[in-house]
Amino acid sequence: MELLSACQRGDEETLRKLLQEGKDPSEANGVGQTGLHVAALWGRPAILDMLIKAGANLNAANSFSGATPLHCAAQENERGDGRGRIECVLKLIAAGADPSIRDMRGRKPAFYSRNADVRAALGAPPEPEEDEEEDEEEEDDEEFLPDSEKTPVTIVTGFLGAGKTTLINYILHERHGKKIAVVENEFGAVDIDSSLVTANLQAKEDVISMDNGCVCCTVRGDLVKAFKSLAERNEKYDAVIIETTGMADPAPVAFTFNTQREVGAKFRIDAILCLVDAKHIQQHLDDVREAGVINEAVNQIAFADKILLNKIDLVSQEEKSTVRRSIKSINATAQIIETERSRANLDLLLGIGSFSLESHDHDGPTPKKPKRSAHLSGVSSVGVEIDGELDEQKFNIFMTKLLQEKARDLYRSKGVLKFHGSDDKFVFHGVHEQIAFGPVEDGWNEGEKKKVKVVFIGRNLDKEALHKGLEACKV
Ligand SMILES: Nc1nc2c(ncn2[C@@H]2O[C@H](COP(=O)(O)OP(=O)(O)OP(=O)(O)O)[C@@H](O)[C@H]2O)c(=O)[nH]1
Repeated sequence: MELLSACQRGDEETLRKLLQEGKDPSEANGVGQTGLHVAALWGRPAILDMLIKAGANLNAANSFSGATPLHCAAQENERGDGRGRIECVLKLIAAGADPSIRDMRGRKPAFYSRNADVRAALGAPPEPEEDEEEDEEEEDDEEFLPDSEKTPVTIVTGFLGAGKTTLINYILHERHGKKIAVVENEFGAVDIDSSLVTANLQAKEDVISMDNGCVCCTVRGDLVKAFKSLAERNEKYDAVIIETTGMADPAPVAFTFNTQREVGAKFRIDAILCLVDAKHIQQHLDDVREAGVINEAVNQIAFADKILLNKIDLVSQEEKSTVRRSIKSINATAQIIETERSRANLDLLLGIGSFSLESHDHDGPTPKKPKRSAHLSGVSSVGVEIDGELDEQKFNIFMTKLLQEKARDLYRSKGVLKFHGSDDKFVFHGVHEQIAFGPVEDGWNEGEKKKVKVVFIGRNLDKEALHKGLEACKV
């Protein structure tokens, strides 16, 4: 995405060269973000001019939030050049961009601005009308259930033969008093590099996302259909399970919950569960692949929130310990539950809220020091604990840069944050480049030490750089 990067940097020379070479000025990345979106977000009017002249699509909506370049330009935030953004609004309007287009939340560009000049250019009154915001929010509230009322969705992954079908059968046939729907799917053909999601973005939450997005996010049309039909039924499910055979990266599935209004309004990703065959997993983990070829077994463990260490009847105590160590060296934070024939207390597996800011597992284990022994595949966990407070602005810049450089390799990230000037307890959790981030309602527990704890799980992570980078975010 050379064009998008040039737009973000404000690099006119490179952009000119790319356009002369015949690059499409409307070129979009995997989440539909175009050069105009990026130039508008970063307040780069000169870049915007060049793209407009080259005939870029003025009203392109991204697939992440439905935002057009005008939505991006109208946004008020700390990033880039604020004056430049205002100029971009004026230029877009002069060029014919449509200010009446609504994003996925039903909001027009003017909703995002309190600047009278910007609002005038967008054809809105200088002050937001009393009901402008309320209307929008009511509309939202109507469609988007609160997090706690959404049906939790568990993504079940696991290598061939690990016991996924056995788990599903157990869940469907056992009398556990829960009403559970299962969505079975063959995801073998999913692009393993596709990227991610977060479940529920309420007003108080924020998303840190690369401005030029991820190059390969994919919405699963088949999944959208399945969830629409579930939503249309007059049944209230306690949980939905998606079985994802052969898939190394659950990101495209999770992505669907974030970008598809019909799905995300009523359902939320609860957790990623990985079935592991205790007898055979080690050989799969140690299976050396050519450079660039993904080891699915390693990836599945890296993405998981919980691991069902199954077929425990087939291994000795010693073998079990070896496997547990291997799993921990890849993913230090996922809880391991030992099972036989995939039988486990469902309360431990479903509705655990690993992706929810409301019920985040705040005190999950955080590896205190960077682990020295990364797995052969280069996939490992890095935990960072910091005494002290972070500067929110510095942290945002650090994360934005990290995600721009490492989104593909950063599978999961989770953390508890303490910012200077706020007594709130912030949590974040993410898959690849998209991160849900916000304060938790119940705040810090009594007696809990208010410190920063962050875990990154991914490939070839630079532990020292992560430590230093986060340390540098301290006030
Ligand atoms: N000994 C033993 N066998 C098990 C256990 N759990 C599952 N199995 C057997 O392992 C085999 C594979 O289990 P499945 O549930 O079909 O595995 P799967 O993950 O759905 O396999 P795919 O659909 O091929 O990916 C079956 O023959 C199961 O009966 C267990 O805990 N112990």
